[in-house]
Amino acid sequence: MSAKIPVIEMFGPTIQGEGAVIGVKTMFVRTYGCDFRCSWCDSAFTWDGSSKDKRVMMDAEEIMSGLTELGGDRFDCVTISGGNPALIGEGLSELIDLLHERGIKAAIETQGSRWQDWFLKVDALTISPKPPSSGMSTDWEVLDSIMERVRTSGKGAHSLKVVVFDDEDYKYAAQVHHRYPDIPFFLQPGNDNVTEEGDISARLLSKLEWLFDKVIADPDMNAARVLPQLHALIWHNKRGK
Ligand SMILES: C[S@@+](CC[C@H](N)C(=O)[O-])C[C@H]1O[C@@H](n2cnc3c(N)ncnc32)[C@H](O)[C@@H]1O
Ligand SMILES: Nc1nc2[nH]cc(C(=O)O)c2c(=O)[nH]1
Ligand code: SF4
Ligand SMILES: [Mg+2]
Repeated sequence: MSAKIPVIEMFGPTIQGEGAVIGVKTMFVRTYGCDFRCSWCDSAFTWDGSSKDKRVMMDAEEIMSGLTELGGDRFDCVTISGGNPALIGEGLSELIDLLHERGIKAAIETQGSRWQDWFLKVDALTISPKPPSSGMSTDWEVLDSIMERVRTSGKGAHSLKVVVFDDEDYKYAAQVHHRYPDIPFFLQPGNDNVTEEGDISARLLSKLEWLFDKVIADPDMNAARVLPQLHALIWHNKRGK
């Protein structure tokens, strides 16, 4: 029980700002490294080399101690994001088991490019395939297989979340929703300036209104849910929130 995980930051307790578990109080563990390079990534420091010296290799017990030091007894959920946590096998499997032993739920943010067996024991698995504006392409065979395995064997809840910047992304989102009609589906407006300082809420809200209007007018989106990045409305582009 000591596989190491590359960790770039831990923070919290904070409020989950996105998707199916929005509003839940949670700690965050952010892993280092991503197999994607999204043009608008709000966490590019996990892969662009700018923070590589801050990456720490930690095992599950060390992460648990770090989280307890930060959050005391003020949390019962830990969200593991990145980067792509699905690049990591044994270490995260052990961390999820340890969280469960302590009665803590595990939530995951990943893009659906890689499978890990530990997906099946995650309490809230968010799969976020990337639309055209990211510059990335979707391997539909891999995504199909992930969605099928979590749908048939997953112990926890799972959902899809697509970030939308423009009309082309919206079409892509509709394609994802249509392909997996039984999976809870979330749309999230993109933040098109992740380095702007100060209050960005007005910009984000106008993007949200644009997306609301599209969904309201579209019979193919009757079952979709549209949510902002709640934390970005409150804490803007601040890191560790
Ligand atoms: C930073 S990613 C890390 C987890 C994983 N790599 C992924 O992309 O799902 C976490 C979430 O933030 C979203 N995200 C990243 N940059 C964003 C932006 N500029 N605006 C809105 N959402 C963004 C991603 O689409 C993903 O749903
Ligand atoms: N508060 C808060 N909620 C989040 N939901 C997903 C996040 C992520 O970066 O994966 C995130 C984040 O960074 N902060
Ligand atoms: S997949 Fe996630 S972490 Fe990786 S570049 Fe895209 S948004 Fe960033
Ligand atoms: Mg974030």
